[in-house]
Amino acid sequence: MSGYILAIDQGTTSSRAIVFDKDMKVVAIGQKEFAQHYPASGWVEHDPEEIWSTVVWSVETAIKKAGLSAGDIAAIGITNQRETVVVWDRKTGKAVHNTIVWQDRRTAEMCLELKDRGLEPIFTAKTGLLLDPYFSGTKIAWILKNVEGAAGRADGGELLAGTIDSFLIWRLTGGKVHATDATNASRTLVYNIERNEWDEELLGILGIPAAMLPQVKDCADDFGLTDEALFGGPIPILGVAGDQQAATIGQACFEPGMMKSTYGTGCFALLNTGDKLVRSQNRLLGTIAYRLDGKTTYALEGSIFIAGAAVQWLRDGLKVIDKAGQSGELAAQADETQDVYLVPAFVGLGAPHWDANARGAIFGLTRNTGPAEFARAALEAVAYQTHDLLMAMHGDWKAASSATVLRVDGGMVASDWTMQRLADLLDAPVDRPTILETTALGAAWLAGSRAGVWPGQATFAKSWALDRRFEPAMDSALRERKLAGWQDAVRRTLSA
Ligand SMILES: Nc1ncnc2c1ncn2[C@@H]1O[C@H](COP(=O)(O)OP(=O)(O)O)[C@@H](O)[C@H]1O
Ligand SMILES: O=P(O)(O)OC[C@H](O)CO
Repeated sequence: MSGYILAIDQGTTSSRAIVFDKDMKVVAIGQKEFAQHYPASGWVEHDPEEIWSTVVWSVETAIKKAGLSAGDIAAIGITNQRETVVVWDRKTGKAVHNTIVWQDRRTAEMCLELKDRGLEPIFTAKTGLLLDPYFSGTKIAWILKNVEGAAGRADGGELLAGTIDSFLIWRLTGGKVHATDATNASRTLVYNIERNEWDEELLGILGIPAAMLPQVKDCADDFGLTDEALFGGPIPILGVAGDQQAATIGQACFEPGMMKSTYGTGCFALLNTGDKLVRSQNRLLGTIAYRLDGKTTYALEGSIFIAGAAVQWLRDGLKVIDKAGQSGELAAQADETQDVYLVPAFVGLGAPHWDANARGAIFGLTRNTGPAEFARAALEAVAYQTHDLLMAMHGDWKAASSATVLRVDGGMVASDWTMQRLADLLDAPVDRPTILETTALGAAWLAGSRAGVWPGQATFAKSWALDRRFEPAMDSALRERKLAGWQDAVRRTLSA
């Protein structure tokens, strides 16, 4: 037995490993959740050792469940929560601080100072991004500034930095390879996405030594061999992409104008813009969709920080449901005459508002409001925010007309109620594929095609299959009223 591909999907709330066979079918999954740490308001951290141990556990479990051994795995593909940073000691492999997660807002002040110095246009011109605490650069700068001795040790070459993929590659290869891929690099705020290189000027502004950073490779490339001692034999790592880009690949959005939206902890819509970097006029991001054989394909991205996380809040905070899967059922019981809006700015608002200081708010409560209306408001917030992103995208990219079909994936799309509401509020069809593990599939395709086990791009694209299309069915007057109510709620939530 051989020719299996293993995808590691290191997400915000859990680590997953999935074994695929040579026909691209899922054979076995290992998955483990890990703790979220909130040390201060707006701060979010993970323990890097827990990230590492859950990844190793997931890989071992998936291989064991599949009845395989390391020698049967032709290649590993890695995909990961993006922007989240780790700074670690080159000798010991130990992190000097918890990971600072993409949702973390602690560098809001730092971003404001940089903006006040008039530096945002330089960052945007070179990276396609904005000066928001979301991105990795200011998080690395924060660690260097706030961990005792870190800046000096970084200057002396003792410390390495990177996104989660690079930390995993370092650990998996037994400290032999410090590398990342172009998509992860494109989220750091210090990578020039047109020249495809770390940017000395931006690194200088943030005080990050270039020597700390990983080598940037194509998404399908040679990222080294796993240490033999880990899984009972060496396995080549041949694919890497940030999770939203991996989902774009897994959804086969290879043509300009194709778009996917992933509903996990947050929601991220990526529109393929081909070999052209589109400069957004609507505060969307320009980013790298993938880089294959040295050729860069770009995307326009809309990033929403809270999607499924609002469902977790219903479950863990409000305790109105026991399981995420109950949210749609509860929302369906809500009273349609109550206009209750939740603006889930728990960690500020992302695109197109980029308001790091906004915090969540609820509007329209009456004495009749109960759990069902809260559940509906949480799920509808995801649809409203997607609507705002698509409006912004339409402004930047005329081809993204209402004719464009949205391909969706992520944990939330299991909810039929939410997907129907999404189609209703977008007034556009929503396509859910048969394979919902599109993020892992994208990473597996990068590794599998590089290993020569899986087909090339065109054949892979043809294998995409529809599970269900959700057609819009909401009365247009109701839709308009609801959208106007949402816009009003957002306006009242913004911090300035
Ligand atoms: N049936 C469901 N209905 C609504 N939300 C769901 C459902 N199942 C899972 N979720 C939400 O989806 C998210 C998990 O999705 P996943 O794609 O695994 O996220 P991540 O990669 O960010 O960890 C959780 O926030 C969870 O609350
Ligand atoms: O872990 P996810 O799936 O919520 O994805 C997180 C994103 O990569 C953040 O940019």
